[in-house]
Amino acid sequence: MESSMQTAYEEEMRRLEQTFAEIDRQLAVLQQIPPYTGTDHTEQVLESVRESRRRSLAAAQSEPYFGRLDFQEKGQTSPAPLYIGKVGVEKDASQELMVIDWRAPVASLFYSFTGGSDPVQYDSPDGLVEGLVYLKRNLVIRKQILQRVVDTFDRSGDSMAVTDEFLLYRLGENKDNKLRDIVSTIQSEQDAIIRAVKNSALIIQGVAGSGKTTVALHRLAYLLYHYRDQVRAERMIIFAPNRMFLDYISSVLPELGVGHIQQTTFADWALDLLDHEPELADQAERLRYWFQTGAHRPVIDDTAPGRWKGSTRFLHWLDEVLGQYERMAVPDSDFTPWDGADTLRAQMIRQWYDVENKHEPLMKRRERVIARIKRWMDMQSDKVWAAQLKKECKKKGAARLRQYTKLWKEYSPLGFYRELFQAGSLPSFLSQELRSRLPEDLLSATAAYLKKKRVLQEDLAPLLYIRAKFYGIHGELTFDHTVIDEAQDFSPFQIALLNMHTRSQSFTILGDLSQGIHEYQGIRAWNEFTDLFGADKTAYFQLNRSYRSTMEIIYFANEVLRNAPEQPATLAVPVFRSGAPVRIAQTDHSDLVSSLHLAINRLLAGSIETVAILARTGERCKQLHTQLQARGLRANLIGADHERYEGGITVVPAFMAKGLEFDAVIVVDADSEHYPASTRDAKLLYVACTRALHDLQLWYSGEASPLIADIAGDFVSRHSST
Ligand SMILES: Nc1ncnc2c1ncn2[C@@H]1O[C@H](COP(=O)(O)OP(=O)(O)OP(=O)(O)O)[C@@H](O)[C@H]1O
Repeated sequence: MESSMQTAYEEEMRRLEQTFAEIDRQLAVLQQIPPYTGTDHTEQVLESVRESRRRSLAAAQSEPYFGRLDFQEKGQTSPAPLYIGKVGVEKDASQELMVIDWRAPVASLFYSFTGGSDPVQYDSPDGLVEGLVYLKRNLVIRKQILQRVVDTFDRSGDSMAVTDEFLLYRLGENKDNKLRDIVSTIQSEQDAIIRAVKNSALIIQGVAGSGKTTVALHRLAYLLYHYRDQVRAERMIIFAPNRMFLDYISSVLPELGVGHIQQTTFADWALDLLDHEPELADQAERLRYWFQTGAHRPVIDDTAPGRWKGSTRFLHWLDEVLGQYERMAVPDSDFTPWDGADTLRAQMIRQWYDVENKHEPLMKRRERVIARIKRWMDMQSDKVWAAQLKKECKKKGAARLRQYTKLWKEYSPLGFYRELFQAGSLPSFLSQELRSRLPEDLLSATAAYLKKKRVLQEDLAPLLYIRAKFYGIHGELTFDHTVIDEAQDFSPFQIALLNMHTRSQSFTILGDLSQGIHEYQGIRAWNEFTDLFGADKTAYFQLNRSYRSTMEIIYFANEVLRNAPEQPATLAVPVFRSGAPVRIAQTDHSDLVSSLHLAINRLLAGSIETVAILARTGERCKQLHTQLQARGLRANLIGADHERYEGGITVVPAFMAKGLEFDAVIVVDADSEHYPASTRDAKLLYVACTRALHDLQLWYSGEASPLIADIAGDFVSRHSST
C-alpha cells in the first residue's frame, strides 16, 4: 500500500471507530426503552419512530457508509468531510451529521460531481449552495471491517477527472440470483433520473444494462425520502414483466430500507381488480405463437390484435360505445308501480340520471337512480292507508320495478365487453356502424375466447377501462407514483389506463426499444406514450452507458442490432471493462449436449458462478434441460409461469431472460433458421447477448445466423468447434 493510502486507511479506521461507537451508544439507549404495546395513539407513533430508528441503526451498524466527499462551502475556510451512507446518523449531543443519508440534497454532490476544478453546486431547501470539491472517496466496509479505500478524485492530485476505478471494481464482481442496490456507485446520469421531480411522466430510454430497473427502484426510495409528506410506500406501485422478474428484483428495496411498495405484473393487478371474473388465456401458448420461426410466423403490423386493442383508436372506439350506452341505458318508459298510483315520468328518471347523478360512474348512477325510484315508490305507498292494500301495492310495485330494471341491464365489465364482440344481434348501444369498425377476425377470435370467460393480455386494459367507467376509481386504487419497467412492451391503452389511476401523472416509465421483442402488443416509438401526457408534462431521459457487460459483449451486441434491416436509434456505450472476446463456435448437432456439459463445467471451474443456456423456444429448452439433467448436471428450467430465479445454471428461452443477467451466457442454435435477418430476431438476439456480464458464447450448427455471420473485430473469436 502506498504511504498516502496507508495514511488514508488509518484515518478512515479512526473515523469508522468513532462512528461505530456513536451508533452503538444510540442503539443501546433505544434498546433500553421497552417496546410500547399499549393503546395510546401518541405513544404508538413514538414507538413506531423508535422502531424504525432501531432498524436503520442496526442496518448501519455493519456498513455505516460507503463514500466520503470533502466539500468546502463558499464562505468557509476549509473543506469538511461528508460521509454518505444508506441512512443518516446524527450525533445526539451536537446534532452534527456523522453520516448523511444518500438521498439528502448535499449527497447529490457525491453522485453528480464528475471532476474538474470549477465550483459545483447543489439544490438545498434554502436555495443553491456553491462550493469546491476536494476529495471523492469510496469506502468498502463489510461486517464492520474496512476493506477498501479508493480515491476517485483528489484535488491535490495530477488528474482532475473522477476515475471509474471503484465502479469497475464493483462491476467486475459476480452476480448471484438477485439484483442489488448501487448506492455507492450511482452515476451522474442515473442520479439525475433518481432525483427528477415527482409530478411529471418520466420516460427513460436506456440501452440494455444501463441500470434502468435499478435506477427506478432507487428513485422510489428517493421520492419517499424527499416527498415524505406527499407520498406513501403503500401508494406506490411497480409493474414488471413477470413474477420471476419481481422475485429477481425483490432485494433492492429492502436493501434501501424501503418496504410496502406494491410490486406486481399488469395481468395480476388487472385480474384482481376484475375480481378474477375472466381468466387469462394460456401465456405459454401465446408466446409459442408469436415467437415461432419459419413459414407460419405471424405478421406483426397495426392489425395484430395486441396492437389494435392496445391503441388509443380502440380506446376512443370504446368511449363512443360507452357514450352510446350512457345515452341509451335509461329505459324510455314511464313507471307506474301499481294501478291507480302516480306515474313517474321517463323524463323525470332521465333528469335524475342525466343531471343529479351526472358525475357518478355509470353503474353507480344506475344504482342511485333505482334507489331513488324506490324512495319515490315508498312515498307513494305512504299515501295508501289500508294495511292490506298497502302490502299488496308494495308487492306489486316491487314486481314492476324488477320488470323495469330488466330493461336497464346491470353489466359487469366482462359481461359488457362480451356483448361488444358477440355474434348475432347487436346490443342496443352498439350500432352496426360502430361494430363494423372492428376487424372481422379480431371480432371472431375475441368472441371465441370470451365465450369461455378467457381473455388475452390486450383485453385487460379495455376491461379495466370499462370498470373505471362503471364504478369509478376509488382512493385506494390510485397511486402516488407508478413505475413501469420494460415499458416498451406496454400499449398506449395500458398507459392511458394507468394514468387514470396515478395522481399528477407521477410516472417512471422505463424501457428499451431495441429490446422490444413483444412488438405484437408494445410500442415502436416513445411518442406513442408522450402523446398521451402532453410534451410539457413529460420528461425524457436517455441512458446510453451500459454497466452490465464487458466492452467485448457490448460491441458485439451492437453489431447484431446493426445487422438488422431497421437500424437502431441508439447503441450502447460500454464502460471500460474488458473481458474475453465473444466466442462464436460451430457445433455438431449430435454432440451439442456433451459440449454444453463440458463448457458449463469449464466456466464453473473458473470464476463464473451463474450460467445461462439461452434457446429460441420453450420446447427446445425443455429438451436441453432434460438431456443435461440426464448427464447429472443440476440446472433450473425457466418457463412462462416460473416464479423464482434461483441462480446457478439456468436453461431459459431468450424471450424469458429479458431483465435478468448471468455471469456467462451460451446462446444455442444461433443459426440462420432460428435467427434470420429480421429486426424482430435481431432484437431477440440482442436481448440474449446482453444478459451476459463477463462471458458470452454463441453456438450454431449449419449456417450461422446472418445477424452474426460477418461480425469481425478483436472483440470476437471464431471457432470451428466448441
Ligand atoms: N451505477 C452502477 N453501479 C454499479 N452497477 C451498476 C450501475 N448501474 C447499473 N449497474 C449494474 O448493471 C446491471 C444492469 O442493471 P439493470 O438490470 O438495472 O439494467 P437495465 O437497464 O434494467 O437492463 P436491461 O434493460 O438489460 O434489463 C446490474 O447488475 C446493475 O447492478
